[in-house]
Amino acid sequence: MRISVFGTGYLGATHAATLAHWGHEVVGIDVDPHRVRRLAAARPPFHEPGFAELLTGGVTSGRLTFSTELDAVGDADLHFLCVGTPQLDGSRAADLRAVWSAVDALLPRLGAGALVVGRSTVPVGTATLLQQRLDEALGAGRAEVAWNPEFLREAHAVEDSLRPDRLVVGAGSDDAADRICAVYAPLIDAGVPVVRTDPCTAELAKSSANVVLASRISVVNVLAEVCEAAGADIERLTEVLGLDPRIGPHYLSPGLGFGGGCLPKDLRAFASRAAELGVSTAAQLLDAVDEVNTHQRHRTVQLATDLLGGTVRDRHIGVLGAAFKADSDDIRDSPALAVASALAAAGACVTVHDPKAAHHLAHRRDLRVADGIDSACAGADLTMVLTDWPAFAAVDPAALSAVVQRRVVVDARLSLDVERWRAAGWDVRALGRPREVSLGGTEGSADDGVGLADPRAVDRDLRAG
Ligand SMILES: NC(=O)C1=CN([C@@H]2O[C@H](COP(=O)(O)OP(=O)(O)OC[C@H]3O[C@@H](n4cnc5c(N)ncnc54)[C@H](O)[C@@H]3O)[C@@H](O)[C@H]2O)C=CC1
Ligand SMILES: O=C(O)[C@H]1O[C@H](OP(=O)(O)OP(=O)(O)OC[C@H]2O[C@@H](n3ccc(=O)[nH]c3=O)[C@H](O)[C@@H]2O)[C@H](O)[C@@H](O)[C@@H]1O
Repeated sequence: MRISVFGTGYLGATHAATLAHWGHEVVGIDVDPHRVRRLAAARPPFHEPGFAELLTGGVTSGRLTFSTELDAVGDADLHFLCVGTPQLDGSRAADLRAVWSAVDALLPRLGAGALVVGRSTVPVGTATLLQQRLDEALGAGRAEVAWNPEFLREAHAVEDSLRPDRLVVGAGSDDAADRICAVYAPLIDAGVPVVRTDPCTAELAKSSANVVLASRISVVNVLAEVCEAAGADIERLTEVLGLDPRIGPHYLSPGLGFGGGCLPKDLRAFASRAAELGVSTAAQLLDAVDEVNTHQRHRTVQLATDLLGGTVRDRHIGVLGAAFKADSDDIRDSPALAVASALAAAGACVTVHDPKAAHHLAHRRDLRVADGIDSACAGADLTMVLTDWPAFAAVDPAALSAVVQRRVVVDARLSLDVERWRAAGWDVRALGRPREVSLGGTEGSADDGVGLADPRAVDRDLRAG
C-alpha cells in the first residue's frame, strides 16, 4: 500500500517506520526540514530504543522516504495525520492548527476515494469538522476522514507499535474500516484485538485513556502523601493494591508525578472540550488531578529547601535527570526539569545530568550541565534523583560519597535501594516515605515561595534556544 504520514515526531516517525517494516511504501511529510534531513539519512532525531534499527531498515529498503515537499505524497490514497496537538497558549484547549494546516495541504492532492486517517490525539468532534471541510472542498463522498488513535508510550514506542495491546478503528464506513485494517494486517493476523467503532468514539477513547492514566497517578500520589504523614509504607501499599485484579500492578508508581508531551495537555484538553459540551464535572475532577500533580513538584522543591536549612540560595544541588521519564530524551513538561528550574530560580547552583536529554539544556544559563553522575554531584550539598533512569538506581552510594559535600539524597522517583544508601551513610528522603508523625498536629505548608515556571513557557524557552 502507498501511504503518507503527516508529522514525523515521536508518533509519526515511529508509525511511518513501522508501516515500512510491514512492507508498505511510506512517505513521511514534515514542515521541519532539519528533522526531515535527519530521518532521510536514517539518523533518529530523538532517542527511542529500537528506533534507529527500524528507521535504517525502512530507509535502506527504499520503502521509507521523508520530505518537506507535498508533491512527495504522489499517488498515495491513504494519509495518516500524526502532527502535534499541543496545549493552546493561554487556554487549556488543544491547539489544532497543525491538523488543519496538514489537511489543507492535502486537500488539492486528494483523489476520489482518498482516506485521511487521524492518529494525533484530538478533542472529540474534530473528525466531524475535518469531514465537513473535505466535503465542502471536494464534494460530499469524495474523501473520507477516519480516526485510528495511537496508544504508544515513549521509551517503548517501537515495541508498542510492533506489538500494541489494541487497535481502535473509528470509521464511518465499512470500506474505510476495512482499508485501515488492511494496513495493520500483520497485527490482526497475530491476534491483536481490534475495536471497530465510529470516529467520535475513537477520538474520545484515546483522550479517555490518558485521563484515566493521569488520574491514577494522582490518586497514587495522594495515597503516598497520606502514607508519608501517617508513617505507612507506600511501596507495600501499592503492592497490596496491585494484587487486586480489578486494580492491577501497573502504573502505580508514586513520586514526582506525570509530565511529558501528552498526559498533562490531554487532561486539560479533555476538560476543556467536556466543558464546551456542557459537562462541567470533567473539569471538577481533572483540575484536581492536575493540581495534585503540580503539588508533587512543589513538595519536592519544598523538601529540598527544608533539607538545605530553609533556603537553597548558593547551595550546590546535583540533579540526576532532566527527561520526563527514563529512556527518553523528551523534556516536554518534564517534572524533573520543572523542579531543577525552580531551585535554580530560587538561587541554588544546580548541575544537571541526564543520559540522553542533556543536549536540550545546552543553551540554559540557569542550569549547569554535567556529562556524568559524579560531575553533576561534585561538591553537592544535596543530590536529587528526579528521573527514573536505571543508571541512577545503580549508582554506588559509597563511591558517590567521595564526591559530594553532604550525603543527602532526595529520591523523587522512589527508585533507590534505601537500605544500601543508608548503609553508606546517606540520609535518603522521598515523597511518600514516612516523616515524623504528629497525631492531630498541623502540617507544614508546601509553599515556600519558590515558584514553578509554567512548563509551556519553559518548553518554549528551551526550543527557542
Ligand atoms: N509522543 C507520543 O508518545 C504520542 C503522541 N500522540 C499524539 O500524537 C501527536 C503527535 O505527537 P508527537 O509525535 O509527540 O509530537 P511531536 O511534536 O514530536 O511531532 C509533531 C510533528 O509534526 C510536525 N508538523 C507540524 N505541523 C505540520 C504540518 N502542517 N505538516 C506536517 N508536519 C507538521 C512537526 O514539525 C513535528 O515534527 C499528538 O497529538 C500527540 O498527542 C499519541 C500517542 C503517543
Ligand atoms: O498519548 C500519549 O502520548 C501517551 O501518553 C502516555 O505515555 P507517555 O507519556 O509516553 O509515558 P508514560 O509511561 O505514560 O508516563 C507519563 C508520565 O507519568 C509518570 N508516571 C508513570 C507511571 C507511574 O506509575 N507513575 C508516574 O509518575 C512518568 O514518569 C511520566 O512522567 C500513555 O501511557 C500512552 O498510552 C499514550 O499513548
